[in-house]
Amino acid sequence: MSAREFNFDGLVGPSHNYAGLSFGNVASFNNVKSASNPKQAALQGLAKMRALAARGFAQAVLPPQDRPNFRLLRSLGFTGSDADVLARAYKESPVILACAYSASPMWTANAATVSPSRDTADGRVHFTPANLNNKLHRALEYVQTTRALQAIFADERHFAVHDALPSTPAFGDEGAANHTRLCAQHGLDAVEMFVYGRVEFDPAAPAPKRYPARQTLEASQAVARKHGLAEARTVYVQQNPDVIDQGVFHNDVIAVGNANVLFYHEQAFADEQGALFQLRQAMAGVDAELTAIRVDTDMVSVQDAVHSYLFNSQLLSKDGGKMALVIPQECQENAAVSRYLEGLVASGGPVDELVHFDLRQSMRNGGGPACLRLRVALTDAEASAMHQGVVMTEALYHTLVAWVEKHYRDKLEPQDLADPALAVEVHTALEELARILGMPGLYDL
Ligand SMILES: N=C(N)NCCC[C@H](NC(=O)CCC(=O)O)C(=O)O
Repeated sequence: MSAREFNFDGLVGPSHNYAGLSFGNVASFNNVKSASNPKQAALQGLAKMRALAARGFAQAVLPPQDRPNFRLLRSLGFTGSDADVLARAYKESPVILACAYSASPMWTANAATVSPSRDTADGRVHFTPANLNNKLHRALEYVQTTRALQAIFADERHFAVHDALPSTPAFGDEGAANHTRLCAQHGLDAVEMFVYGRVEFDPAAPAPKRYPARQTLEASQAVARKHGLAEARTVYVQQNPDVIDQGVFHNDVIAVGNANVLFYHEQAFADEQGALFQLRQAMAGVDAELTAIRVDTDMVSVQDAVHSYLFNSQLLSKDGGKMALVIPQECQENAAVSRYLEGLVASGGPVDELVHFDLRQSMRNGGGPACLRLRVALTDAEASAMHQGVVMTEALYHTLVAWVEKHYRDKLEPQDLADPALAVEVHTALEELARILGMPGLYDL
């Protein structure tokens, strides 16, 4: 059966700010406490969605989450009226207030792991929202993510939205950022590759020393079990702990796959040859042949990859069989990376086009084009069964741009999070958004 890959991009929320909350993510740390521009951030994301939809790629949007997270603040002992809660949190722990205000759900590659119906035992599309338990500001995202996915993929004949895994370090789960589906084409049998950073129950397994490994093997295995994936078509690969220590906090910062192509850095995996061998063997079982595009360290260093986000790109299949690589403009500003990319498109290989976007607002928090999207491959029947209000059209684009222009600030500094007016503005904006998207119960406001 034919299927199309929808990209669900996160709509950047009105409280987008730089709080330095992600230890191990160098951009987040380097830009801590600088002023953000939520309006520009949302418009940059929408421009990407619009341009890709206009090119004929299936594009949809996932809504931002309710912020500040008063439930979190109150559960940590900040009491009184909403204004009291904000004032006390700002005074006693501005970092906790920043966590409650984070717009991090914009990076929907971390929203969930998705297995298309072709891969699962019961023939439904399966979703497991990621618990993101490595970071406080992300650890409660799954609550609203689950709610949004259940609203969009409500039809249980086609979709299964699971609970997140237990929120404990043994099951650290960061979703699709560490998951790639390889196949001859979407809609055909595929191999699902899970990339993990450490093994909880094997203390002898290699692990990073400086920065945390956010994804465990045990979490990946649990997701595969819940989704009913066939063992022969599931591959687990360990990320190279040394690159985690250089700022590669998710696999999608150092590798991206699409159809039968895996585009990756030489140092991405703990055992490169072993990983390729496993993939080739599993893919032979689904009549697909792996095309591995390996980028050598002497062409692009790990540091250049982390700063330019070369691999945090979207690799999109075009009609006619070639692929476009959707990159952040930082790739063109990096001499080694832009030289490499020129050679890549001239090589006659699968990638024959570069599409670049200015996503600077998101990039400054460590989120490139691939972080901003969740891939959901759907058959035509499944695509018509999902909620249609989130599908990106020219009309929705213009409505959302007007909504952003009306509600978003163009500057947020750390002290602005203490302003009780901001919380009211965000709530007003989200109430209107739920109406725009036709999802009345989306927020519990
Ligand atoms: N690679 C993928 N798929 N996603 C990128 C996520 C970036 C996110 N940054 C942040 O959460 C920074 C927030 C701050 O510091 O204010 C993170 O580290 O989890």
